Amino acid sequence: MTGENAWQRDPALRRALARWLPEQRWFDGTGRPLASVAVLRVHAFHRTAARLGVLAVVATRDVSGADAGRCLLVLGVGAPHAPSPVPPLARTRDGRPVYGALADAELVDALVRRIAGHRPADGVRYVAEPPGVALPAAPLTVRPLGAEQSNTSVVLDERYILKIFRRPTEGASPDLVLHRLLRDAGSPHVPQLLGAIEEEGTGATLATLQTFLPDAEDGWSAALDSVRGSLGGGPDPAGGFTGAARRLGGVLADVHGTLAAAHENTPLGDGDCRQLSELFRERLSHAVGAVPQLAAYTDQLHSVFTEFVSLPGGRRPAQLTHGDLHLGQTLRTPRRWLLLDFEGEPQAGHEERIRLHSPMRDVAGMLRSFDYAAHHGLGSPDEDPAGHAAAERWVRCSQDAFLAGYTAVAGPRTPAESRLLRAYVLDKAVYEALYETRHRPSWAWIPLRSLVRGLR
Ligand SMILES: Nc1ncnc2c1ncn2[C@@H]1O[C@H](COP(=O)(O)OP(=O)(O)O)[C@@H](O)[C@H]1O
Ligand SMILES: O=P(O)(O)O[C@H]1O[C@H](CO)[C@@H](O[C@H]2O[C@H](CO)[C@@H](O)[C@H](O)[C@H]2O)[C@H](O)[C@H]1O
Repeated sequence: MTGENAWQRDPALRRALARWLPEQRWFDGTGRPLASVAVLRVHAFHRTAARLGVLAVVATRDVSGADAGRCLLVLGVGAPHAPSPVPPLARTRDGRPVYGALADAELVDALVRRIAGHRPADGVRYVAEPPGVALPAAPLTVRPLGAEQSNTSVVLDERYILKIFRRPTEGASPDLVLHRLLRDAGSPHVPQLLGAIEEEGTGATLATLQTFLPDAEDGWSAALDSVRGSLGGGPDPAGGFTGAARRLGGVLADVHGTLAAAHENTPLGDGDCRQLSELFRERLSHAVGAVPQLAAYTDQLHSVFTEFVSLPGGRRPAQLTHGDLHLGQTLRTPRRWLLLDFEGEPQAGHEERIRLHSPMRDVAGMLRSFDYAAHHGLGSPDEDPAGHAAAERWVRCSQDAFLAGYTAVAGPRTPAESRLLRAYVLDKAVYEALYETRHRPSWAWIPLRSLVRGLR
């Protein structure tokens, strides 16, 4: 690995990184300051007289000394090759600027060229897949995606998208594993996976390359348009979204079918049900620490989180799932829906992300997301009762249509699955209450309000 020691021994560079990282939305979104950054590994991928490109894995600590996680940086050193100025985030000891390399077309192109050529470098594998896939040979235009994300993506020639995994973990990311599985099974419901960047030794996924769908809008924006349309009245309370929601339900059921077949079903027997119940309760007690409003509901939530364990019907399939499904993880083109980002919850550890679950988990994620889409633009129910009533109608119509589309493909839910679905919906609302309290406190009322309603 290149220059590792020089970077590790450079305290000014590490201090500059500690100042810069909290400003990055993908870092943790809270802006809390860092006390220190340790450079763990540096992998060079491009070297010319003018500039160096590196992938660097760093470990961070916050001001209380607690571990604030590891993250992946893509850095350029030297003069950036970019149309507009790229401000340096630090300088090396010999005064050369260090900058975010995703703004540098030559360096992004160098990463893609390594993938296309299967050219490993400095402890990293660059893989084009499936075998024989044709990737562009000419230099690419590069555009940052600009979405509010947990990771960072750049669009290449409006045809490809390179996603940098900001929080690499030991072992392959579930996003890469599930994309491979769905592609190899011929699923039409995900963008085509074309390549990956993987760290040798740890096996961590550092990046993926996929086809970019230029005619797609994300499902969240599509739902918001429909909500706006429906608030003005009209015959369809779901503002024309009913058909789309039904089709989305069918797509999710089809993806679940493919994942279940590709990864042999593991029965979630009674013992595992107990573990799942424990998991729900642990997640709740973790959230109560940061969201004190949850304390008043813990007894009722505990009942919901245990009642499915003893239900007759015994075995419910546990399988690979999306793990963090919401409208922002879907793409809608004029012809179809696609699902994205199979990474699981960004705040969960690797073990939790690869855990098998009932497919009801993803169904619950979408039901919650319809509720978000309808309510996030509203004021309080007292200020705007008509708006809230219209929002409720939109949610009901969209949720019913989505469930009908799911059931039409997957078959009807058993009573046990219905109970499990309720538990997953409330667990998701607990997760969201914690997520919003940390990231977007002005949205925390949305999951809290529906949690209270869901317990009635
Ligand atoms: N293949 C694609 N085609 C078009 N847009 C995409 C594609 N992949 C991702 N996007 C857009 O990028 C956003 C973030 O992608 P995602 O994989 O969910 O990253 P993150 O893990 O950072 O949330 C999506 O919400 C979507 O708008
Ligand atoms: O997309 P990510 O993998 O970063 O997921 C995280 O952020 C999401 C929000 O940005 C969050 O989703 C929540 O907000 C959505 C609206 O923005 C809403 O549709 C979802 O229902 C709600 O959960 C997601 O939970 C979080 O993990």
